[in-house]
Amino acid sequence: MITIDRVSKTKGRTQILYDVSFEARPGRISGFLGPNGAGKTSTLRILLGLDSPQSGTALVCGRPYRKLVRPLTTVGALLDGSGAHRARTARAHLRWVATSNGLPGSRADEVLEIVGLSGAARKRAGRLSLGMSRRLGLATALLGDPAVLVLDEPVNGLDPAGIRWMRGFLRDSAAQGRTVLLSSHLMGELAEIVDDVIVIDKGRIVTHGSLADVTAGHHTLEDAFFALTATEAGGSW
Ligand SMILES: Nc1ncnc2c1ncn2[C@@H]1O[C@H](COP(=O)(O)OP(=O)(O)OP(=O)(O)O)[C@@H](O)[C@H]1O
Repeated sequence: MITIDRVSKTKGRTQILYDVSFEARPGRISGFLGPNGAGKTSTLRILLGLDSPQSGTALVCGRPYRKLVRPLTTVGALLDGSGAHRARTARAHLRWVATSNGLPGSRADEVLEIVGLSGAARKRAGRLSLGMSRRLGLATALLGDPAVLVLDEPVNGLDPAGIRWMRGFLRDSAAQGRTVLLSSHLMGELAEIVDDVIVIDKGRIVTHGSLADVTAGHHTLEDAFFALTATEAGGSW
């Protein structure tokens, strides 16, 4: 469960988040949707304890990230890239993250298997394709078998086969009872994957609900977004 409650954030003199509130629930894929610069990454960084809000709270399973005793066992995150040093092999990276977080090193091969990367276990991270690198990032997020997954733009830049694999992976994760929160500015892609939608624009939540509720009365999620925000089509999407 993810609970964001009235989070506001200022960078320099500019307010970038205004009373952002929403929930992401177990067993569902929640899509955090908004154009470039809307505030998605800033919100996720606060949720993951990488930044602090001026006010409000962001909780994972009822606690702020920084108060989680063993964070990897509660929440797995995929932000930029795989997080691995380029010269390290996929397996060595995973073993290092596992052992430095008090998890068994044997978990490395288990998560490589889960993300279909066993064959690339001995490849150096710097030599992985974008799709493989994304899978390595996911494998890292899964090391602690967390109940919550947070993914920033997980399908960005992936080819159709990679997108298809990611969709299946996220669906399976939710079906296993995980809370899955993913951000995207790709509305068409998101509409194919998510159960619930949270729309953010210019630092404010515009709407939040099931995909069916948010798109009711509109042809597509994209139509719903432009109707809700009155943003000109052809803008920054
Ligand atoms: N360190 C910073 N200093 C100043 N402004 C920042 C900083 N980080 C983000 N911003 C601003 O905050 C706003 C929200 O940015 P954020 O990266 O959260 O948006 P986003 O929805 O994730 O966009 P994108 O889809 O482009 O990644 C933007 O206007 C951005 O320019």
